[in-house]
Amino acid sequence: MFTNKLLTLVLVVQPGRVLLGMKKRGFRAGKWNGFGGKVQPGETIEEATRQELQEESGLTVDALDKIGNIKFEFIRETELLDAHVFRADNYNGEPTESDEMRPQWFDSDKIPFGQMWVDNILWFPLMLQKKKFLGYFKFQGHDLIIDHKLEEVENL
Ligand SMILES: CSc1nc2ncnc(N)c2[nH]1
Repeated sequence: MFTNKLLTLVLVVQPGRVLLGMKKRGFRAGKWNGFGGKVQPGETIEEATRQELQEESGLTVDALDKIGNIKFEFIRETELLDAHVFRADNYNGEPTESDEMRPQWFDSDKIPFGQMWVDNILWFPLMLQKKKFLGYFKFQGHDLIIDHKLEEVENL
């Protein structure tokens, strides 16, 4: 029996570069990732996405493009992570370090995949090409994908 944990994830993209954050503490610290977190009861996924982005990076965005949904399963764990992935091509404010995250711009051809969750290298190219996708990744531990599906879709 799985429980489903709704997560948000947003990648702020500018021509030739992507804003990532180094998670400094707490849930899944020590990796570069997009900005995001849990969806609280009574919050829409989009509200939670905006809230987490602002808290973690200091940025607000006008348009959020929904580009993906990825489900993560970890063997011997009963919690499925259900990540709703967004892309933002415009933002307001300046990236600001928070207690949670240290933001940094990376050239799109120099994404630090070695310090990210190993699934990112598989779906980042779709995100960078603005392609919509559905993903499923089954992990053994935190570094080994033992099964996965990734498909481009027309609509989410
Ligand atoms: C937002 S927290 C998070 N956990 C993850 N596990 C596996 N792959 C990811 N991309 C993950 N992100």
